[in-house]
Amino acid sequence: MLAVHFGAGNIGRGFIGALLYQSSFHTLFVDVNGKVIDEINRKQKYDVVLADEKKEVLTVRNISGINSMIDSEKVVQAIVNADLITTAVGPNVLELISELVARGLQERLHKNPKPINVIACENMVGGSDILKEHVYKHIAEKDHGELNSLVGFPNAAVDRIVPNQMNHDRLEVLVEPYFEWVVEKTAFKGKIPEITGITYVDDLKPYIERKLFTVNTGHAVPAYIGHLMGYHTIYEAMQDRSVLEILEGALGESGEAIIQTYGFNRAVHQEYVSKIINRFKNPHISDDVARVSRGPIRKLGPNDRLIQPAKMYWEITGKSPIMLAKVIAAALMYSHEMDREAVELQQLIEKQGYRHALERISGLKSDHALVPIIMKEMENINAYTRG
Ligand SMILES: NC(=O)C1=CN([C@@H]2O[C@H](COP(=O)(O)OP(=O)(O)OC[C@H]3O[C@@H](n4cnc5c(N)ncnc54)[C@H](O)[C@@H]3O)[C@@H](O)[C@H]2O)C=CC1
Ligand SMILES: O=P(O)(O)OC[C@H]1O[C@](O)(CO)[C@@H](O)[C@@H]1O
Repeated sequence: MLAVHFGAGNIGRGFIGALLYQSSFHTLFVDVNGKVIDEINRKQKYDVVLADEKKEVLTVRNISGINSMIDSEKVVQAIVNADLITTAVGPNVLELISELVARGLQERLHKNPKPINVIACENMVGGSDILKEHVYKHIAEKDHGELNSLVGFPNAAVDRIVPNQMNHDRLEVLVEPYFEWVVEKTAFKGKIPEITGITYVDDLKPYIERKLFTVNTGHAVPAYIGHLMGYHTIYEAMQDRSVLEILEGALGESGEAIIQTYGFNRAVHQEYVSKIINRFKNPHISDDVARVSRGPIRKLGPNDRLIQPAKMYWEITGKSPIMLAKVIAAALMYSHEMDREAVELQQLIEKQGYRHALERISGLKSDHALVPIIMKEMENINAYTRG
C-alpha cells in the first residue's frame, strides 16, 4: 500500500507518517524542504519519541521522499500509483499544492482509474473540501464527473501536539503521547483504508468543532496572553494563575457553545477540557509561544478558533464572551518579526486602527455586538502586560 503524503514536517512525520507505518503503508513524503527529503531518502527511517517519563521510541520505516520543487513529475507518477493521499502542510499551503495534486489525479484518470481518497490533515474546518475546490480549478471540466466518482476528499480532525523540534537528528520527532485522528466516513470512494488509530464518523462537524474550539482555542490562550505577558513557552505561561483563569473562562464559553450546539454531555465535555489543560502543562514538551501563535490573521478568521466560538456563544446564550474577547484582543496585539502574518497584521493596524483591522480580518460587521466587546477588552488587556 502506497500513501503519498504532502508535508514532511512535525505532524507529517510525528503523527500521520507514524500511523501509516503502523498500518503497513509505504509513505512517500512530498515536501519543498530539500534537506528533509534528502535525509528521508538517505536514512529511510526516523524515530518518533513520546514526550513522557518513559520516552518510548517508535522507529518509522518504509519511507521515501520527493522534493516537489525539482521532481514534480515523480509526484505525478506517485499519485497515479497511490492508494491514499494525505496532507499536513498548513491551511494556507493547500492552494499551493493543489495544481500538483490535480496533475497527478488527472493522469491517474487515464492510467489507473481506480478510487482513491485525499485527506487533508490540517487545523481547519472542511480542509479536504477546500483542497478539493482548489484541485478542481486545475482539472478540465470534461473530467469533473469522472474525478468526482473516483476521488473522495474526506474531511478530518487531527489532534496531537508536536512542537518545533530541537534534535540533533533532522528527522527525529518528539510528540506528545496523546493523539486523535477523526475522519468523515461518508465521503470515501472505494474501500475505506484500514489505518491504526483513525476513528471513522458519519458526521465530522461536531468533532472538528469540538477539537478546534477546545484544543486550539485553549492553546491560543497561553500563546497570545502568554506572549503579552512576556513568556516564551507554553509551559511557562501555564504556570501563571491569570493565564489559567482566562483559559478556563475561554473554554467555559466555547464549551457552552459546543455543548448547546451539538448536545455533548456536559460532564464528559468537562473531562475533555481538563485533559486538554493537562496536555498544555506537559513538562516534557517545550513548545514555543511563537509556534502556537503563528498565523494570527488565519487564527482571527471568521471560522477559526477565536471568532467562531465567540459568535456561537453570543448567539446561543445572549451573553458577552468576555474571556474569548480578551484572547482575541491579545491576538490582535500579537507582533513577531519572523511571522509574516503577524507583520501584516500590525501593518494593517497601524494604517487602519484596531477596530477596522478586526472587522476586516474577522468578517464581523461593524454593527456586530462582538466588536465593542472586543474593543473594550483591548483596553483591559494592557493590565496583563508584565513589567
Ligand atoms: N504541530 C502540531 O502540533 C499540529 C499541527 N496541525 C496541523 O498540521 C499542519 C502542519 O503543521 P506542522 O506539521 O506543525 O507544520 P510544519 O511546518 O512542521 O510542517 C509543514 C511542512 O509542509 C511543508 N511544505 C510547505 N509548503 C509545501 C508545499 N508547497 N509542498 C509540500 N510541502 C510543503 C514544509 O516544508 C513543512 O515540512 C497544519 O495545518 C497544522 O495546523 C494539526 C495538529 C497538530
Ligand atoms: O497549527 P496551528 O493551526 O497553527 O495552531 C497551533 C495549534 O495547533 C496545534 O499545533 C495542534 O493542535 C496546537 O499545538 C496549537 O493549538
